[in-house]
Amino acid sequence: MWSPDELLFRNFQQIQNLKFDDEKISTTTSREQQKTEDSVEKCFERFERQQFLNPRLTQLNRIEHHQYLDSMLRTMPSHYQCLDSSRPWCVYWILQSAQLLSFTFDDETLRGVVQFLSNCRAPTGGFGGGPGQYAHLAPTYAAVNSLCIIGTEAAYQAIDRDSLVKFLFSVRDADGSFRLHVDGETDVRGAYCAIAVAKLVNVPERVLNELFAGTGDWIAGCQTYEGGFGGAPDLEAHGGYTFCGIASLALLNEADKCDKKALLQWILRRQMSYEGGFQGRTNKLVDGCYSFWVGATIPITQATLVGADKSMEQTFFDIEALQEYILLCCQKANGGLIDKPGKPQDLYHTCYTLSGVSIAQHSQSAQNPQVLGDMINELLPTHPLFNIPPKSVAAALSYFANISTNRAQDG
Ligand SMILES: CC(C)=CCC/C(C)=C/CC/C(C)=C/COP(=O)(O)OP(=O)(O)O
Ligand SMILES: [Zn+2]
Repeated sequence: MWSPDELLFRNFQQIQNLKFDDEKISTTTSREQQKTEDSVEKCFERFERQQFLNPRLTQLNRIEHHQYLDSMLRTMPSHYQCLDSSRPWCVYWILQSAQLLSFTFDDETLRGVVQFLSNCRAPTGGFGGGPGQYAHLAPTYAAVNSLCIIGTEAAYQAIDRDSLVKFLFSVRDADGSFRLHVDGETDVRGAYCAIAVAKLVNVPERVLNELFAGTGDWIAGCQTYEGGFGGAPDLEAHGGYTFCGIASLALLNEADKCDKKALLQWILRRQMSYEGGFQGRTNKLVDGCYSFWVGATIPITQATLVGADKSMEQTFFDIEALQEYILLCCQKANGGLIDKPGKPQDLYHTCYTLSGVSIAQHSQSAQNPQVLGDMINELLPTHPLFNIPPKSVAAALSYFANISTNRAQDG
């Protein structure tokens, strides 16, 4: 028989999933963390043992990543079926990864991509996740980014700005928040996707003012007591939503609406002291994709503080440790990059690990990239607010600034 106290203690132990040994108490979370550190340690040890025999260990496997992306653009394996409503995302992850690695696809392939994305355009404006699908803000963002990376006349023309703006108004709510699709859920990804595409296609200022009235306040309401942003007010702070929150506020010139210092403190704490990569939220595991979501948030936040504080010109995170984590622990020998050791490669992690490495390399100085290992590891820069090349942002802004002139000339 158990005494009531013993029973209570046993229940508590089970509820908390605690395990006791002589030395320490462990939980599911601490065991997962230990397992991750062990797998990362193996990658670091392999490097220490073999670095002189195999200098490729700190090298970016350019050729393999290139081959992986090229083959994925042409034929996807059957397990990508679950991404049937995210096909513009697959295109974007491939194009963005490829441009970071400085390779382009041939003109015929790119014409095919533009045609495919045009087929994803919905009659209501915006883009769906595939041909014939309803318009949704997330694939709309992916399609517009992809077309701006391609940057040809045909690519720009595949974005019908007038119907796109109509779609954006159709998913806006009176408080300035955005649903991801008509009658869909509201979260800060919606606001970010709407703001990013509207800015990139240079929607005139007076329309922007109407479209995003109240949006900055709604987004600021997503900042939590921890300092990061949740998906919507009162939800847990998370690196992905935090990127959406601060990138949106920065694009709207409304960063002063949030507590920028609390944000910077929260975001800097996401870099893992042993692994060197970032976690997405408090007490969770390192994941390569946060190299971008969290990594880009750091220079964006620092840039919003720089006027007030000169020390903000210096990057505050460990750019070497992040590159080490990605190069040593997140590359697959047969191409593609991953979340953490033991996981399979995928397009999403390939895009956001490479984008994060690019942020780390270029955030200190535009002229003098800080590249870990051989200079062959240098990636092209990415624009931290849109995550496409800075030159593609400039070209799109300029094209769409003259859109009425361009159309008049075409006619
Ligand atoms: C523009 C756009 C669409 C941005 C998306 C931003 C983004 C990555 C949001 C993350 C969403 C989320 C709560 C993931 C948690 O996953 P998890 O619980 O599996 O991961 P975790 O353990 O690392 O938190
Ligand atoms: Zn991930």
